[in-house]
Amino acid sequence: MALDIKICGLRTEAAVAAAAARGATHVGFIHFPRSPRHLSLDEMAALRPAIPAPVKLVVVLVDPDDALVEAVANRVRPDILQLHGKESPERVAAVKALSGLPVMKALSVGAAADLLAVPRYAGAADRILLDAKQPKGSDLPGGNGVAFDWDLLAGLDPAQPYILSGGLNPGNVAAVLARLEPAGIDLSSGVESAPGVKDLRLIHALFDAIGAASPIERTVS
Ligand SMILES: O=C(O)c1ccccc1N[C@@H]1O[C@H](COP(=O)(O)O)[C@@H](O)[C@H]1O
Repeated sequence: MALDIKICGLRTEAAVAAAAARGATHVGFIHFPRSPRHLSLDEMAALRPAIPAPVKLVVVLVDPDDALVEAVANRVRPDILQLHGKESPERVAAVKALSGLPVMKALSVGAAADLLAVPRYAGAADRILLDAKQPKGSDLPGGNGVAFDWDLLAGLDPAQPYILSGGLNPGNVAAVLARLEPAGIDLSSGVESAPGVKDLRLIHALFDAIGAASPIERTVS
């Protein structure tokens, strides 16, 4: 099965081009003013033409209201919305209906019990993304470069596809792919030289590591 690879928090044409050229299937733009990766709607719309087909654009929102969902859908025209806040399954379904877009719902994992939420969201969301919990002292619900205990995934229904996120980087991605079978991986701070600053060498190192990985047979599309 092909592995989806999403590089998130991109802010420049050069970073979009590098990620796309090396095999990213998805690129992510963050709209969350507290994030060092935040882009305004105008900035996202301006960067959108730099994304070559068939790479998909994911816009990340945190507990957006209806007006923001509509504005992003109409002005930025993403392929997918990622909800990275405390949205309920009902709110996920409402955002999907309002935007007319597929929705990826991020769920935070810190203990086995957190995975009990997955079946409740799986009916409403098109994709489930599993990320670490927000660390104490952090102002951000994601993009903290922190991994959760991947052993907890043993408690997940093996038939449930998930995107793995949180603390992935060029140094650990091969170990992840040797051990787990996510439908995709998603990373942001692991390919940055400073918060919000993507490092093209780290993007290349990431794809080199993915290409060199793989006891579990995979295709990087
Ligand atoms: O990256 C951010 O600033 C961010 C802000 C608000 C919500 C989500 C955010 N990022 C998401 O966090 C995960 C993992 O990030 P990391 O690789 O651990 O740095 C990823 O899904 C991003 O989309």
